[in-house]
Amino acid sequence: MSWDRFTQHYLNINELDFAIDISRIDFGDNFLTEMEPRMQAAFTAMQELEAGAIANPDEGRMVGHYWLRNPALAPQAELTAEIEACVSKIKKIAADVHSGAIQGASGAFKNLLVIGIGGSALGPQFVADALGGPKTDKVKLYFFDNTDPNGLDRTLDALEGQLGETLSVVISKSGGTPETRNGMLEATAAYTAAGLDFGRHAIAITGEGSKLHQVSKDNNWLDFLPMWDWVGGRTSELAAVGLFPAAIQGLDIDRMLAGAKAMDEVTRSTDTASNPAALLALMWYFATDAKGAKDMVVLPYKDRLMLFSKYLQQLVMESLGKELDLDGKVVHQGIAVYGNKGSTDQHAYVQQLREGVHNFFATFIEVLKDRDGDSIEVESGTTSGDFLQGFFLGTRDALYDNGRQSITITIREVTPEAVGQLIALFERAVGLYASLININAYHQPGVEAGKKAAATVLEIEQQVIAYLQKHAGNKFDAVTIAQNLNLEAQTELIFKLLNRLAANQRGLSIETKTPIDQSLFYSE
Ligand SMILES: O=P(O)(O)OC[C@H]1O[C@](O)(CO)[C@@H](O)[C@@H]1O
Repeated sequence: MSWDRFTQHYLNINELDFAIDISRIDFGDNFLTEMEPRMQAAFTAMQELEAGAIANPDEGRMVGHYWLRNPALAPQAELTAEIEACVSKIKKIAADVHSGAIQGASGAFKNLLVIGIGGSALGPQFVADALGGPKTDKVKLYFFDNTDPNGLDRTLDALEGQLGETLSVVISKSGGTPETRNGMLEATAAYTAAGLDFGRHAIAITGEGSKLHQVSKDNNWLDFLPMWDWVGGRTSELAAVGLFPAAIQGLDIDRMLAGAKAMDEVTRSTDTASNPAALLALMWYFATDAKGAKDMVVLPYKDRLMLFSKYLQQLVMESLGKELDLDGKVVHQGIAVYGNKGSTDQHAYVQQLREGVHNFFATFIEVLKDRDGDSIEVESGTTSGDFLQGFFLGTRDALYDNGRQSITITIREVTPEAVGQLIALFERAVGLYASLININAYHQPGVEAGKKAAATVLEIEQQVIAYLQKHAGNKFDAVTIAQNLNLEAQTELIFKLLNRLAANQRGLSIETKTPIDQSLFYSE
């Protein structure tokens, strides 16, 4: 990379200890100028959104995650007051948990079990891993983020004998997400089996008046924190969803909020050249031909940022992955995101990045500070951190030499401020990019299709179970059951259901296994 191009496209923001380098995306001299009118239109749309416009027309709601870190910006005084009251309440509960003023049945809370999924888990998981550690955590975090029974058991095994000192927080904006509901019921059963009252150990974070809110009231849970309809799940890390687990863990939530607020101020600028979120959005536009033609590989060279790509996967893909644009035209937009951490990934998939199918651009995240304290020399004059940087710079060059482009984001250290900044940066970049490609970043109609289909599966399973119970002592194949239930079109589905019921001894065993479509199931 020539020094001239690098300096031309390297934006250093001193007061944030942050820099972004877009010089290794090969846009030409006119690209930024040509895009400027569209970028200005995106800034205007963002200003309207921040001022409280109904920026999510499908769901008829405002999009206000920027107010969370600067409550004075909220369009109504009541919202400002609600945001501030929520943060104060979080701090008060955290202080009471840490002092032992709020306790479990067996003593002060040592653990926090976070029950949530998607935006109600990914942010808390990322932040807990980025900023926590065994020496500093005041409370240890565990997660139920799925409805996988074995996964739930593994977490419960880790908490065995400790539930009386474990606070649980059930997080669901809608308050009706099945995986989270199941997690709550499984946790309740585990507390009950340990002779404990779940409600005495539980807090809800959800929309006021939701099913979950009602459950928490009916069962006298310890407390409730609000999730507002103007905060989307995937942008809720700096609402109670993320702030509560972080505060309980002992992280400095004021510093996270301050970092996000500072990044918001910088990315609110309508001067494209000095706005890192605008530059990111423009690079996505260029690198993916404005249609997701290339995937985004996120490569932080720091273990603490390993979960950032998972967090970004939802933020970017759920926001941008849309069939229709704002004019109702079929566009099939999106950018696929994956990644893990360097240099670990060099020993996994970087081979393909360097030489294989050219379907990605990389986003490197460089962290300047190696560690607290001194490092030993692993070779004469060389530390482990020198190696890490060597692998980062070497890989970046090796990719670029082979035509693989990249963006580099540099931070000094993984601090609460830096984490807040990164979250705010990508939230804003997603919003601006959505404007550039004319889509609604704030709804997720596609997820609903899968949820509806799952509900149908569960209904058919109930019919199958009822049929088997009625005909206990008989043998069946899937074809016969489907015919008898008038569900011939669902024969494959019924076969899959029978297989799993048999594997879990749900009143069914498999008599013969081949050929598959004629397997016989014995109803016990
Ligand atoms: O917080 P909730 O309402 O339980 O939703 C969890 C996740 O489910 C989704 O709605 C997708 O199904 C995400 O957008 C959201 O983060």
